Amino acid sequence: MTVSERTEGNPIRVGVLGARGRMGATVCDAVESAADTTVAARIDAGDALTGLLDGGVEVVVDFTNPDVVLENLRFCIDHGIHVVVGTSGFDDEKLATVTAWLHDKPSVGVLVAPNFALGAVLLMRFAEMAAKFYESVEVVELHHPRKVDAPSGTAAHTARLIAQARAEAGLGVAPDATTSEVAGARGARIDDVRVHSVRLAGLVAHQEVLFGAEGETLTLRHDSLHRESFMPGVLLAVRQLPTRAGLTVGLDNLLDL
Ligand SMILES: NC(=O)C1=CN([C@@H]2O[C@H](COP(=O)(O)OP(=O)(O)OC[C@H]3O[C@@H](n4cnc5c(N)ncnc54)[C@H](OP(=O)(O)O)[C@@H]3O)[C@@H](O)[C@H]2O)C=CC1
Ligand SMILES: O=C(O)C1=N[C@H](C(=O)O)C[C@H](O)C1
Repeated sequence: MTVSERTEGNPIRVGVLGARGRMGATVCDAVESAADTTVAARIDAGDALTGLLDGGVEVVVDFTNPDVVLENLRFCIDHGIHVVVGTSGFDDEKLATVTAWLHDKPSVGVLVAPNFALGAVLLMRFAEMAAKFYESVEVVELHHPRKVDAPSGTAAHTARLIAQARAEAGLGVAPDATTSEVAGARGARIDDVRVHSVRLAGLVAHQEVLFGAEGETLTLRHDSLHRESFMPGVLLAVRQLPTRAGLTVGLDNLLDL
């Protein structure tokens, strides 16, 4: 069943990719708990994507890994299924690929959201606002040690937003006199913004953005203390995608910010 055929009032039929993973399992519980959504397919590594078709899935939620997410997106778009993507690792090149695929399927909606937690979305917006006022800025992301990618997608996205705001304000590279460095000590550079990754047992998902100017600093910090923090954002996206065609990047576009 495609969305155009869906009956108003029936729960939205959701397929979860990565259903046995940390996020996927939490999404299954959240979707089943909501009155207006139902899990129609649970797919994990090794399962055929055709299970989505068998289950009559209208909206897919993908929390898998950066190596497989594009393949999943291709299948869904080709079959007219909307996709909420939480999986990290999206850069401009991957987004351009998705845009090209959507060109042939103009009624399909795809949302790629680096972070579904409200506070993380607000932090990114606040960081973008503050960026032009400070000569120095660095991003620190802190996560559980089972995370496979570094830096986090959220940190990479935040760094790009900050870099764009700095460029628009005519700011150059932040001051840094380092001439001797143990590799990695100054973090990764994303669009000339330094990003540092911490992996620590006990953590879930956390980020700080540190700004500095003469005589003052500003620190923005967000903490996801458990994975339920992402669920209101995921459900909001599931509900909105059936009427939101094309590619949307960032949950902020679905909020009244
Ligand atoms: N946007 C956001 O708000 C958030 C994004 N994330 C991102 O979501 C992703 C998943 O995170 P997390 O749940 O912690 O990771 P997990 O490793 O716990 O879960 C990923 C799951 O996907 C499975 N998988 C692998 N390949 C496929 C495939 N081709 N089809 C279906 N399932 C597959 C994995 O199986 P197997 O283990 O056997 O490989 C695993 O069960 C990461 O990229 C993470 O950064 C996480 C939290 C919030
Ligand atoms: O792997 C995680 O856990 C998270 N991944 C996302 C990212 O890479 O930004 C979102 C959040 O930080 C949790």
